[in-house]
Amino acid sequence: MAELVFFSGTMDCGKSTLALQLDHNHAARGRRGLIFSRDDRAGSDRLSSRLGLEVVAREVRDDTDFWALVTAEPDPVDYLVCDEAQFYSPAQVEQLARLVDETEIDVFAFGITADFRTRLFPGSARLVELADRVEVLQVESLCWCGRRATHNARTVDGRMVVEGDQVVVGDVRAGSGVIGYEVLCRRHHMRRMTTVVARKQAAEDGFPLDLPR
Ligand SMILES: Nc1ncnc2c1ncn2[C@@H]1O[C@H](COP(=O)(O)OP(=O)(O)O)[C@@H](O)[C@H]1O
Ligand SMILES: Cc1cn([C@H]2C[C@H](O)[C@@H](COP(=O)(O)O)O2)c(=O)[nH]c1=O
Repeated sequence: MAELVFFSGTMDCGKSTLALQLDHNHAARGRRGLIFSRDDRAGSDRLSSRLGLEVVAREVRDDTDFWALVTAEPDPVDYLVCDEAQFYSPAQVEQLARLVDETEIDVFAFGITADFRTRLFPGSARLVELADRVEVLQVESLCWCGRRATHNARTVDGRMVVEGDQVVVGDVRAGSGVIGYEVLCRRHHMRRMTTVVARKQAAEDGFPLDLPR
């Protein structure tokens, strides 16, 4: 029985790496898959992992219709790998669910659930509502304090910002003056305490923190 699975976690927890591994394992057994992504950091038509692997992917756009596109394929399709699925529209997620139910194609979707303000992305919300399974990634990314990171903070020069568009493509390692991201535990997300802020506060309190830069 085909499944719609949503593999979810914070930024930088290994979702794209798992997407590539999963594709590799299924393809190795002769299954035919199509790889999709949207606004990957490496650029258009790409699925990239921070471990260095990168493959060509079909870019999902506002007008992408998964149902029309996949059912028009000349050869049978066994599975879809869908990265950065938080950026898909709810209608596109519904097309993916229909493909699972009516054509027995497995859909493996990967994405973050919530934005920098802790609000669900519309595509992720629909995935949580429709998926057969939601799998939280086992590799935990960590807050600077050592707790499991559960939230994505948006930063400029290491300090949290709370205003801005929901979608701004970026990375957890960003240069100065550029929008970046840092994963934090809920406690430190609520307190807006990023690594930079924690280091500064600890120095002022006379207990310097030895945190990696
Ligand atoms: N130099 C490295 N050595 C080992 N593992 C690394 C290295 N760089 C990144 N990683 C792993 O890759 C993960 C990020 O993978 P990636 O697939 O790009 O994440 P995501 O798609 O969830 O943002 C990190 O959590 C870490 O486990
Ligand atoms: C929190 C948050 C993230 N994004 C963007 C930043 C990255 O381009 C992707 C997540 O990619 P990853 O492979 O999971 O690291 O999402 C965003 O646009 N808005 C946000 O609030």
